[in-house]
Amino acid sequence: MKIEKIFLQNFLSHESSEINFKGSINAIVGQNGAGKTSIIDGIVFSLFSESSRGNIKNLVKKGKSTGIVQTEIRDGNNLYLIKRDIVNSSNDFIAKNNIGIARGRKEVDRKIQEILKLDKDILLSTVIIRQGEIENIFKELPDVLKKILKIENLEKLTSSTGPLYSVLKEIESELKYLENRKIEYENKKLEKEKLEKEIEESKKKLEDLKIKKIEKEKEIKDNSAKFDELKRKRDRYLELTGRLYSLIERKKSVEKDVDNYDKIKSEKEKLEKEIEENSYLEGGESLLSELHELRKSEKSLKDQLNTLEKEIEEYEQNLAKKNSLEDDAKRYEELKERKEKIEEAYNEYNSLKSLLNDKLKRNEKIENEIKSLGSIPSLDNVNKEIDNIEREIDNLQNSKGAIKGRKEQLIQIIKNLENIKENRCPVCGRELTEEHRKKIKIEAETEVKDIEKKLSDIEKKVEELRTRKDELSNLRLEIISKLTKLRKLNEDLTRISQEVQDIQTKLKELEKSYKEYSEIREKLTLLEPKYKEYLKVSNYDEKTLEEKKNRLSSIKAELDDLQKRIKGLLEKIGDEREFEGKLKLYKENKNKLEKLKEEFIKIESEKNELEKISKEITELEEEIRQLNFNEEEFENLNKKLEDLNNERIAVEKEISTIEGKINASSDLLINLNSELDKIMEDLNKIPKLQNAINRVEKLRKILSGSGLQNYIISIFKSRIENNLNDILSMFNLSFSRVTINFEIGGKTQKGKVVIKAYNTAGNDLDIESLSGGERISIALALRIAIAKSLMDEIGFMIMDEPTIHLDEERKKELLNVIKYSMNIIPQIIIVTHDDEIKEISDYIISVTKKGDKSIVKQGEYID
Ligand SMILES: Nc1ncnc2c1ncn2[C@@H]1O[C@H](COP(=O)(O)OP(=O)(O)OP(=O)(O)O)[C@@H](O)[C@H]1O
Repeated sequence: MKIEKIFLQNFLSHESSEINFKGSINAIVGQNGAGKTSIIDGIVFSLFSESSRGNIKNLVKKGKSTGIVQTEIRDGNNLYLIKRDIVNSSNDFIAKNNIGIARGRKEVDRKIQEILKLDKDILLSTVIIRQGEIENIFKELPDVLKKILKIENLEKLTSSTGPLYSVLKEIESELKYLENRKIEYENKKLEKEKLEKEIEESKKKLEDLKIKKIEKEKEIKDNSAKFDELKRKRDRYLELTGRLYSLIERKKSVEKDVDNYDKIKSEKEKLEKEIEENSYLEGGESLLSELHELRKSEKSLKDQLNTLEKEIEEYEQNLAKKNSLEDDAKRYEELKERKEKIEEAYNEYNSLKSLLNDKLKRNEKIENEIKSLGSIPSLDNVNKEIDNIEREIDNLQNSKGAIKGRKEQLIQIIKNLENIKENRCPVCGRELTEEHRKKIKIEAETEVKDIEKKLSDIEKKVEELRTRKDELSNLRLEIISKLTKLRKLNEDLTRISQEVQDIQTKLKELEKSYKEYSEIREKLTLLEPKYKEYLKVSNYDEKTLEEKKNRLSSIKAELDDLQKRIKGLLEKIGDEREFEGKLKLYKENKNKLEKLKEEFIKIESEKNELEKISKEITELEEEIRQLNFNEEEFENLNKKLEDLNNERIAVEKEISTIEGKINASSDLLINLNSELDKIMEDLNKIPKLQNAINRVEKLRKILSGSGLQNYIISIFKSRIENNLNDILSMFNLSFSRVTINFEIGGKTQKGKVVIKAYNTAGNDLDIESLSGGERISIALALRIAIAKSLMDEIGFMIMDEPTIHLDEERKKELLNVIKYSMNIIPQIIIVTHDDEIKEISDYIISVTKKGDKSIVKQGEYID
């Protein structure tokens, strides 16, 4: 097995480093703190998920949240890829030839142990040599050997909780169980004999019952034939007696009818006579209905007559009223016609009247408005005054300009006086003394002040004039507006006065029609009630009245005719009530007679039937007598048969119960037999088990003693010892030989290793007495010696700074050992500072550090 590749991501000082291991000896080189040991830590973490730096989280590169280590290991044709996530253990993963075989930290750990075959402790004590731990092998050797040789398993095998002990316990308890089975066998045997006896008895009883059943069946068969015969007789008997009973009943009813024969006959004849005598009533119903019809018509005619008479009376009254109102109505219509004719003139008169009122009111309003304007000032006077003011302002402005000019002159003189250089007066041209200058300045300044006062007075005056001018301008505008309004009002007044005159002329023309219209309206009001009365009766006329009277005469004639017909009918019927009574009775009698006739015919046929019934009764009675049926005999036989059947059923039940019992017992017997066979089979095992106990106890005794363990270890020990001495012979040490002695220890006692070195003089030295370098040489040789014996299972060795405490001489020797180891160990990975080791390596992996980041360079492959 070899480590082919490791990839470190955010692992300690490595941010992202991929390291390939090639050839036999791989040297990892670099300065202190470059990140060399970190690579070994990566291998250990990926194999055992163990941190060499305390808490597992310390492995994560500072500043990162988690790190990953991915290792590839080859075992023959199989390539294993192990991936570890430092923080998220559930991401751990292992694949074999690219196929995932486990996930999650625990599962991956288990799988790796399975692949490496050796556990972590053995590997860390032998082929993985951490910095400064090379000598640990001396104290770990007993445990390592125990583990390598699986002696621990031997101890476990023989302990009181071990498998051999439990096998023994199992066999003993099996034997105990079989002792109980023996007793069980005897009990079952007794049970079986009892059961066989019971089955025998049941079978005998069954035979007796079967015979009894046959006897019962025979008896049932014999009685059944007899019963069938009696049953037939009984059915016939019941049929005959039934018929006889109904015949007797019929005979009784016929005899009753025949007894009434004479009574019915005389009743019938009496009724026939009575009907004959009243035969005149035949057809009386139609006479009565005709009479009723005529009476209805008579009533209706009388009603019509009454109504018509009233109508005629009323009609005559209304016609008279119409005639009396006719003149007034005519007058009313004429007036109305005239009124409609002059209505237009009347309406025009009214509207002109109201128009005239409106116009007069408007006139009055305008006159008031003119009055409200009052007296208006003269526009010419105001215009003249404005012109005067404007002129005055112009004059004032002119004098203001002249004064302002003088003021500027004076100001210039004052300025010049101040700035003057020569002594010459700028005003008069004379020599300018200081006094003169002062005087001129005072005079000029006084005049400027006067001018300013004058200017201010002028300004004030102009202001007053302007105010007055504005007032006058406003007044002028007011006068103009009033004058305009007055002119308009006067125009309106003239126009409306003309219109009033025109309306008044028109009104005069229309006044006559207006008066006539008013008079007609009054007259119409007086005549209106009469006219309304007239309108109500205006439709009445003489012709209609005549027609009504004619109709009255024809109804009277019709009524007369009807009454004659009624009289004729009454003469035929006589008293109407009496006639109706007789008619009712006549009809009843006829119905009665019909029924009597039917009954009479029936009784006549029954008379013949009576004879036949009597004969039949006699024949039936004879047949019943001859049948000679006895109900009691039938009942007894029936009862007997029922009892016999019940007895048979009881026997059958008993048979099936016993048969069921025999079957169940037989099944039980079969089971018992097979159980007995099984128990017998078990009992046959007893001698074999006793034999086994003896053998297991013997084995346990052999295995539990320290003899075997010592023997196994002694064989292995001599192999290691020989290897060790072979390897040590390559060191130039002053020992002729090194021996190893083991004390295995027990379950509670830890084992001990005693290593002694013999010098050439034959004296032995304890390992503790040797120098540090010598101890390291022996420790390394011992590890290689053990590795040699394990190389079937493991193919690599990792060393972190193995030469660290060795002198030059020893170092050289160690190099020889390492070189020699190449023959034993296919792959050696060494972290070193040693140039000599570099020289013997065939693949150099150099690690440097840039900032806080390890950089790996590789590939100096020495072929
Ligand atoms: N979690 C971490 N993150 C980043 N860097 C770390 C972390 N833990 C340790 N280091 C640094 O990693 C560097 C590498 O340590 P490592 O033991 O691999 O060095 P080395 O090359 O074996 O040195 P030496 O020859 O001295 O043994 C050290 O400088 C150490 O301080």
